[in-house]
Amino acid sequence: MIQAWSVDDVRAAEERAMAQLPDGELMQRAATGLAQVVAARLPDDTSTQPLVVALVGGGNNGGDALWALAHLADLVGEPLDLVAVLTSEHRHEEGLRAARRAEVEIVDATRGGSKGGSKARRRSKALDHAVEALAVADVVLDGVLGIGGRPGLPDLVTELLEAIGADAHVIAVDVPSGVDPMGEIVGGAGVFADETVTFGCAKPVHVLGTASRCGMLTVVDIGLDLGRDHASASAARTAPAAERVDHDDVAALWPVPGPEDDKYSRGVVGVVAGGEVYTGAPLLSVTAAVCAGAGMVRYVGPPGPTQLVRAEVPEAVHGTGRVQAWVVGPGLDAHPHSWDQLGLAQVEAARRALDSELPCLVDAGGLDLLDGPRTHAGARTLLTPHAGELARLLARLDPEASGLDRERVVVEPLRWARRAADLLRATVLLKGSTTYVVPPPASGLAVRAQADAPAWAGTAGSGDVLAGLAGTLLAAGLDPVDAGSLAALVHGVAAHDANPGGPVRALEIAQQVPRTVARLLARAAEVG
Ligand SMILES: NC(=O)C1=CN([C@@H]2O[C@H](COP(=O)(O)OP(=O)(O)OC[C@H]3O[C@@H](n4cnc5c(N)ncnc54)[C@H](O)[C@@H]3O)[C@@H](O)[C@H]2O)[C@@H](O)CC1
Ligand SMILES: Nc1ncnc2c1ncn2[C@@H]1O[C@H](COP(=O)(O)OP(=O)(O)O)[C@@H](O)[C@H]1O
Ligand SMILES: [K+]
Repeated sequence: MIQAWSVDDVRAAEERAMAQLPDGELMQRAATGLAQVVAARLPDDTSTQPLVVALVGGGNNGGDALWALAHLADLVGEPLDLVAVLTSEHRHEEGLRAARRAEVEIVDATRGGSKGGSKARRRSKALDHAVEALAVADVVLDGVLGIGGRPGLPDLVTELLEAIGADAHVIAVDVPSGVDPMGEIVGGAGVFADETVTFGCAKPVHVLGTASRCGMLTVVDIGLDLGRDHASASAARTAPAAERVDHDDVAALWPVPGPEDDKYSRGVVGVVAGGEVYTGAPLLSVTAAVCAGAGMVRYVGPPGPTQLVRAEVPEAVHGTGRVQAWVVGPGLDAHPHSWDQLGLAQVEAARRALDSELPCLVDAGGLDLLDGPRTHAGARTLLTPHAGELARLLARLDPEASGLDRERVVVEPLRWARRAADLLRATVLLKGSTTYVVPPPASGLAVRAQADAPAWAGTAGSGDVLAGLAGTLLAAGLDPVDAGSLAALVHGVAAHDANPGGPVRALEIAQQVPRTVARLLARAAEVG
């Protein structure tokens, strides 16, 4: 599990550490670790002298970059060209002195030029020089903003970023500048890094939807006590703000049956999905549930899709009966015509599932049946909307979200998923290239974010597969956060495994699940 701590928790941990250490020691640890990574990324070709350019902001992030350049000069035996481009009128004076001592070239990009916006700026010689260096740099260090950064960048920095050559290896110091360190706001101006070197622990930006901006992540140990018990003024044990389940967690979480198990003890999942119009969704959800290893799958639906499921998934049984969890809603028409008896009966079956005390996964049309929290307080509930469905749900139920649209959910996915989780007292799994699993805020549990699927997985019916997969895990007794994040991981990996590097149809994702689960379980045996 990758765990990330909030900026406030990191700052508190830094203070605790600094109280025990000589002045400047933490930054030295950070900068030394950073310099080692940079040294490892220098080109092997020794015919030309490698050029490392650091963009240096006015805070401690800039300090890290300056000290890293200074250490790099010592660390690498070969001659190097080292350039620090200052992007702020504030300076980390100690870092600057160290860089000067190490004969790093200092270019003050803020100097000269006329006042006014960027277009009116008369480019100073220093700025021109910085732009030229960035165009040919082997490695560019982004030390503009760290965890003190707010989303967005000054024009000068944007201009400098645009000058970075296509072949440069861009290393973000701690976080990619311009990107929200808390990972709440996705998109917007900012650095796209090939890799990020962070200090002490991962931050939310590294695991949430902003993770794609960070590239490969290296955590340099600087001796922070996050996640460990510590005796201090703020004695409470800190909890991570965000988590990501990875391949090595599958074995610990996946419900592997033992010799004492039978189909009932493994969990029966009931699927109330589809209708006479949408017949594909039930087939996909039921197939996925069977392939995920449900003890048994019951399908509830009208004759059309029932016939299809009978023909294609002989393992499924039909009609209502005892189950351990329900999947409600894939392909369900929540508002059938008053003359559509079969449609009305299907909505009735869905409502009965929602009114039960059993765990429920609620997807697609099932979401349209929710008017508030489920009647049985404490009944485990996992809602699985995509961004458009979440917008529609909140616009309907939350007066403060009236007019909410898909685009706003995409920019602030966590904010809106949290809101729905709070309003409906349910865990919200928000689907997309990053899938968020957001427990009700009152639970105090960390948000999870998974980004395991290739973009090929974004195909019609793929969500119906995820519903069957996650529903099976709920029926096996997993809580909604584990069921949702594990299902998202396995769904994504199965989409890759089914056809690495190429298109995949939803049914194939479902059919790949047995082998993907076996592979991930075997991997744990190898690692263990
Ligand atoms: N505190 C410590 O002991 C350590 C700090 N470290 C480094 O220090 C960094 C945090 O340093 P700081 O707290 O100085 O913060 P930053 O270096 O992130 O700089 C914040 C400054 O930039 C300004 N700013 C924020 N967003 C802006 C924007 N969008 N446009 C323009 N200006 C903006 C702020 O007003 C503030 O003055 C960490 O990310 C890490 O790199 C590391 O050296 C490890 C040890
Ligand atoms: N760009 C993407 N990259 C990776 N996975 C994606 C991407 N877009 C969508 N997905 C995944 O594909 C599935 C789509 O689900 P959904 O939107 O409900 O489709 P449907 O209703 O057609 O089944 C989700 O699991 C989602 O996380
Ligand atoms: K940075």
